[in-house]
Amino acid sequence: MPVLLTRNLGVTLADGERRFTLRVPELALEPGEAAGLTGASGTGKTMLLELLGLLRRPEAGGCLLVGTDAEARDLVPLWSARGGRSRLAAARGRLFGFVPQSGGLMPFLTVAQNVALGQRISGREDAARAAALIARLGLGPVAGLRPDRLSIGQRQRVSIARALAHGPRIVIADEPTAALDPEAAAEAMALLIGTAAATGAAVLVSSHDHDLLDRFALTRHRLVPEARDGHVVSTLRTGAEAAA
Ligand SMILES: Nc1ncnc2c1ncn2[C@@H]1O[C@H](COP(=O)(O)OP(=O)(O)OP(=O)(O)O)[C@@H](O)[C@H]1O
Repeated sequence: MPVLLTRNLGVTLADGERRFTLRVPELALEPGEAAGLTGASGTGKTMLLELLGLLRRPEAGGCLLVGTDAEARDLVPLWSARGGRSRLAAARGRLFGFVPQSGGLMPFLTVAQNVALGQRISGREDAARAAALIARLGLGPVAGLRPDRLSIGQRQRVSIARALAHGPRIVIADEPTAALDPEAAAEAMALLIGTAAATGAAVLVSSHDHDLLDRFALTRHRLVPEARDGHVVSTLRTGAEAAA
């Protein structure tokens, strides 16, 4: 049973002459699955990750089910329900972990404190789990340091540990390897996918690096844009259509 399932999710943005529509006819992520999201610059990869991660409001009419079995529910109606925003924030904190492109770490906290932060925010403090992630990601020797003392690759590993520390169902990573050299990128991707799989979390990772995605044999999803009179409509293609 998928841990995330969408149907007919969409959003349109307009400013002046510009109009951009993102369409997601269908997307499913299974527990432990690693999926890759590709698409040229400006095709809406970040927007899609924000929609799925409950950071951006989709148009009414779509459906976004997150969780498994009894806890799975359509979260789209919460955007317009009374008190819905705080329930969305709670669901976001509990169900999702985020790995941003540049780490997004708190500069005044140590590595260990950064990793524990997601747990604190979601009310799921678990020192043993945090310590295990720090060890697995090779961060033991730098656990007491602040992020500015680390390499970019180390910071990205802290970001991966932080995203997984509270036991999310889904990890959303927006170009997590873009700032890394090829070797560090491959290492970070292996750790992200391997650690998420070990915890049963699904991962959706956007990347421009097709070779890297191929190397890790991720399920592929691709955003394909079409322009009509200045209105760009970008549609998510999955499976064989994504490879075409
Ligand atoms: N207010 C707006 N009105 C119209 N179009 C917008 C608006 N805000 C953003 N856009 C467009 O939305 C599209 C999606 O942007 P997004 O950042 O999600 O793309 P991306 O695929 O992540 O790009 P990149 O790979 O360069 O990071 C872009 O083409 C952008 O120009």
